[in-house]
Amino acid sequence: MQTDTSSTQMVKRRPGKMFRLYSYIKPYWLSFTAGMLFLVLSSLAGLTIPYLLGQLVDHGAKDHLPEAINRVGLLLLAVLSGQAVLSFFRVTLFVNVTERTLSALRQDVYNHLIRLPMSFFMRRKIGELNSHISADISLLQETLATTLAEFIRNAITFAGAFALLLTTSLKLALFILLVFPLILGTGLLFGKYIRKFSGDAQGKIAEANNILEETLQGILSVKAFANEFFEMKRYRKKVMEGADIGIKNGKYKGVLTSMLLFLSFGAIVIVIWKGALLVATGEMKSAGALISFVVYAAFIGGSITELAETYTHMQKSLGATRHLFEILEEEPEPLTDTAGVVPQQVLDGMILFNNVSFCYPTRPDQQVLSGASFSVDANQKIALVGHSGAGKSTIAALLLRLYDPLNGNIYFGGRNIRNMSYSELRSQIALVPQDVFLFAASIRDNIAYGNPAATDDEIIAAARRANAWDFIQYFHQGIDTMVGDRGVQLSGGQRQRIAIARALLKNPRILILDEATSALDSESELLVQSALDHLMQGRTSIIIAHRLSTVREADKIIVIDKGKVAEEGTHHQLLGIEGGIYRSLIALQTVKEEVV
Ligand SMILES: Nc1ncnc2c1ncn2[C@@H]1O[C@H](COP(=O)(O)OP(=O)(O)OP(=O)(O)O)[C@@H](O)[C@H]1O
Repeated sequence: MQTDTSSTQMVKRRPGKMFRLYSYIKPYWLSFTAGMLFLVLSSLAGLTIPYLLGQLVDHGAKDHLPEAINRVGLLLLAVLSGQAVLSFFRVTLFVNVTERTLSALRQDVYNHLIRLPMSFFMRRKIGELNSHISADISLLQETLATTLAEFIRNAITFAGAFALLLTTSLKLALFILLVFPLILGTGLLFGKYIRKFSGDAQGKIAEANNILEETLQGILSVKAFANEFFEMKRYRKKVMEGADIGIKNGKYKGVLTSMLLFLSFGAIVIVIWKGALLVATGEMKSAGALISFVVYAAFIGGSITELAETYTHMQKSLGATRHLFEILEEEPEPLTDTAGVVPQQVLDGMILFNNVSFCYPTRPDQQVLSGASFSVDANQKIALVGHSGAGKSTIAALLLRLYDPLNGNIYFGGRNIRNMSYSELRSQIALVPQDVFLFAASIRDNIAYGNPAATDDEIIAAARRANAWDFIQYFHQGIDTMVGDRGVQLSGGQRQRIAIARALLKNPRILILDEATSALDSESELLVQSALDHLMQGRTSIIIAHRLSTVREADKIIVIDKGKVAEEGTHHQLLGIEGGIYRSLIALQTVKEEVV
């Protein structure tokens, strides 16, 4: 139902979107107009060629002096050269405008996309979004640089050639008017079928590409489950489906090509035959006129086909602009480029969660938090515990204002989160996630992500405090070592220590730690734990705890259950609650550890 409404709105807003594309070209209108001028001139120059060819034949036929023939020949050479020069300027000007226009559009789309709220990224598949944007932009690029010009050139050729045909021989022109729509009709009819099939084939290929992308990203899981042959079969099925449709498509293409060849050559034969009759009866003045006529007719035939093709291409491009502008119409988060926060914006570290209710926009009927309340004092160390799926990470997401609560409020030092700017808030909170994401860059760049302005000394100091310096030095290239795609060339514990160094460099007022120590061996765990202890000093820390042994020291443990705060207190206080959740979680963990 929702989709219906939005698509109707989309159709209604379409003219606005075309106008937006125009607004991107506008700064370069002078170059664009000059390009257009060159285009018109070169198209007009092209129109004189058939006439001159006719002249050439007539001079030859009438036994004229070679000088007269050479003069026409030279004139033709001049026209051809003029056309070549004009086309050169036309192409370079259009390419220039296109490149500038599209680089502005590319940047706008990226700048907009990166500021969109998390709810947008929950709705859309990242791979799809990525391929959509690059495909749409290349389509636009081709349209602006080539297709649009080709369309206009063909329109001029068509109109000019037709007007000249009428003046050469009205009878033959009308005859052509009967033959050409037949060719065009056949082309359009088959073209429609072919497009439908190639669309289906592309769909299957896109599905196959999805498998390719997914399995390469999850190559570890594929191998670990020995599912290579399963994936090969899955991929083969989609590829073969695409190929089958392509083969069916090929048959239609074959029929179309042979029919078009037959009809277009047939048309030339018929025109010459009819023209020869007209020359013989003296209704057409010379063989040269017939030659001009035939070439003009060929121009018309060619331009009709090109017009149809370029028109379809431009339609596709309009569709592409629609996708792009739909993204640009999404409401971004109002972010500001924060070089630093002003003193009155510095958080004091106190947090109050007041009766907060929340559900994810993608699952509006599943209440994740329902009236959760708790408070954190400045520089306290708080642990959030609870069953898996209880809503602990959701609380972290709300603290970062990745989403707003549905009901209730969150306060930082008495200020409502809704009245704080995203950038001001996020620049003072650091998140060390469970699944650390590293960029495919050097260790230095990855640590500096916490503060891009940091000096090498500061980066090294952060690495030392995060217990990462030892292993960094162990690498031949030290801090310049590349970490590989998503950081795969580092161990889990090393990745975590890089993330901790990154957070140290950010020097946040509030730290959110999605604990993942369970993935590490005891030695790594010790190193990471001591790095974390450094990190937590002197700031408010919220630990999303998965291993209860690590939260004993917390100032307060908050137990989340069924979207609410079920228990709250220190380790000892909570252990004392008869039949309490924390107590049962501890008991479970102890059993687990004993089994292990
Ligand atoms: N992006 C999302 N969209 C929709 N639902 C989500 C999303 N993220 C989490 N959920 C749902 O919200 C609930 C709370 O998830 P959350 O990640 O906060 O739990 P958690 O307590 O951190 O769990 P764990 O200890 O397993 O990490 C779960 O039922 C989960 O399925």
